[in-house]
Amino acid sequence: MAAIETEGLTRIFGRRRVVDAVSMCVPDRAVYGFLGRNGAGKTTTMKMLIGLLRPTSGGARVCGVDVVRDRIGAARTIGALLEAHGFYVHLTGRENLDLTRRMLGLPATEIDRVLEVVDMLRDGGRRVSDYSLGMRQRLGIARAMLGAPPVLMLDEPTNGLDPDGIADMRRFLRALPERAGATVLLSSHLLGEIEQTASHVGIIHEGRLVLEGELARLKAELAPEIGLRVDDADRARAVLRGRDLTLVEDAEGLVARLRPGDDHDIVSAALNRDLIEAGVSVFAIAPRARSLEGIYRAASAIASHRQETV
Ligand SMILES: Nc1ncnc2c1ncn2[C@@H]1O[C@H](COP(=O)(O)OP(=O)(O)OP(=O)(O)O)[C@@H](O)[C@H]1O
Repeated sequence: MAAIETEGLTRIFGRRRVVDAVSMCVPDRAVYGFLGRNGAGKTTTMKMLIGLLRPTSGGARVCGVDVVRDRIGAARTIGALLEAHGFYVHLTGRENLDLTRRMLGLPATEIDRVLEVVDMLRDGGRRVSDYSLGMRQRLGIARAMLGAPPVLMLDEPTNGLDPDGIADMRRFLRALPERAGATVLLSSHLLGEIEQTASHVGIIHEGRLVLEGELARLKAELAPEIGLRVDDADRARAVLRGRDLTLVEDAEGLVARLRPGDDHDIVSAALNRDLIEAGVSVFAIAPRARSLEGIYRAASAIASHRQETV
């Protein structure tokens, strides 16, 4: 069973479809990167999943529980870290966790358990006002884990962290499904972030889910690219016109986009030969790493095009 499944999930504010017929599937024990620009509809989707907002239409199940029919039951399966922490900074981390623990009626042993998962057993006795932002984030995740909910929902968990804090958080998040025995839904507007942490990705663009799948598979399906640095880009373009590829130019030089399934070694050798025979000097020619950036650009471009033509 999928940890989260939505079907045609829609939320309209005024006349705007902020979340528009989203059908997503988050597999059990995945780190699912929910990716989209600011305002794309991530938070609104997550609020519907935890029962803070009612869908206008469509529905969702979290661990098999219907969020419309059983809002409280569904919310119980999710531990959430939303943007505002709401910690009492004059209290210790442990005391803050204890407030929530009592509210949920959980045994005292829960505190040590969650502090251990976030590697903060030693810091639990310090006041939250002395914590770094990264520690506060981890304390927030610890709080979300109280009662061991099978799904953790984290809204932009690296927001505001410094580069070291971000690297730590990424390592921590990658290991989280195993450490906490949970599925992790992680929202972000940063591609690099998702690329380095998630096993699965869903891209939301203007309220619509434009792409979803296992990250490794999506990358493998992406058309291979070859980067080229030459002395005369115009001439190189002329030489390579007529070949079955798309040529674009970016800050690093020319990029030849091949068809999915093309072997870039074979194509690189052929391009190199053609260019040299035509008198173009080739300074560098090499396959480019396939990145989520490429998937994201392609998916957003297709979605925008679709909207324009509707
Ligand atoms: N209660 C509301 N009433 C009207 N509009 C809303 C409401 N909540 C959100 N919106 C609008 O819906 C759009 C999507 O917001 P949402 O917070 O879901 O986006 P997001 O992808 O999470 O972006 P961010 O990363 O900025 O939080 C925004 O344009 C926002 O202004």
